Amino acid sequence: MKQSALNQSKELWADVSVPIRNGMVHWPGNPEVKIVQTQDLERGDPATVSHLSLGTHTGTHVDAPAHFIARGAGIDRVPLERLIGPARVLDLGEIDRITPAHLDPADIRPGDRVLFKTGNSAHWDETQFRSDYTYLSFEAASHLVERGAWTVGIDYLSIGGMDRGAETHHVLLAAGVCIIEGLDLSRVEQGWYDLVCLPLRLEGIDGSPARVVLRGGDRRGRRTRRRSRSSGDRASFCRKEAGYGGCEHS
Ligand SMILES: Nc1ccccc1C(=O)C[C@H](N)C(=O)O
Repeated sequence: MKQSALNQSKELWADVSVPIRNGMVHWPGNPEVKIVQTQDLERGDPATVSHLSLGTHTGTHVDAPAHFIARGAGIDRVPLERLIGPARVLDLGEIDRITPAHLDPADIRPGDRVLFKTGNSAHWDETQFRSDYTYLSFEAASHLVERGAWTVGIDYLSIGGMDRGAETHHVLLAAGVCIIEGLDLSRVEQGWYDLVCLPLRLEGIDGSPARVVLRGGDRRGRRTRRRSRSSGDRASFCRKEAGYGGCEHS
């Protein structure tokens, strides 16, 4: 009885996106979230409707190539198969930055979707921006590109650091590696999951907030991963054209 309850809970989807609300933390210089009710049942309006204003890199979001590459692809052209499928959460704990040495034991393979859980995930209740967040070093980003990773996720507002962050973004986006930022992985353990990440279909735009959910289970992830390995060839095809030029998905 206990065992079946455990198995059942592995089938549930965990929401690893952060709530979007007024006053939430945002990247310095980016727009803050403003949500205002323009119609309100309480005031006698026929329905409640809100005006929403926010930056494209608010909370949990996906970066498009256009974020760091001039004339790069917009978020509407990021192939959905990068954002939906088996993914692994790697728990790296409290470290300053992710280096190639952290990635070596992970044995990254072509087509992998890797989400980094770090000490960052413990700080989502804070409203002040933290500049000392854990990030992916340029060298580690290059390692992921060399290994043919499809997707990389991180649990704070940037994949790169405050100083060389642009380089980290550039090496990933130019190779067609998809970047998910602002994940809250505090309630998720290291392991294999099914990932669903859906940014809005904003035409030609540099990024978009996304709802990101994970469904757990080691066995499930490994099984699906083996089956999907053959699509690695398609990954390298897509990567030939920076910004997914060679990849039709709709
Ligand atoms: N590291 C940087 C350095 C320079 C300019 C922007 C960044 C960003 O990380 C942008 C933003 N946080 C993003 O969503 O990608």
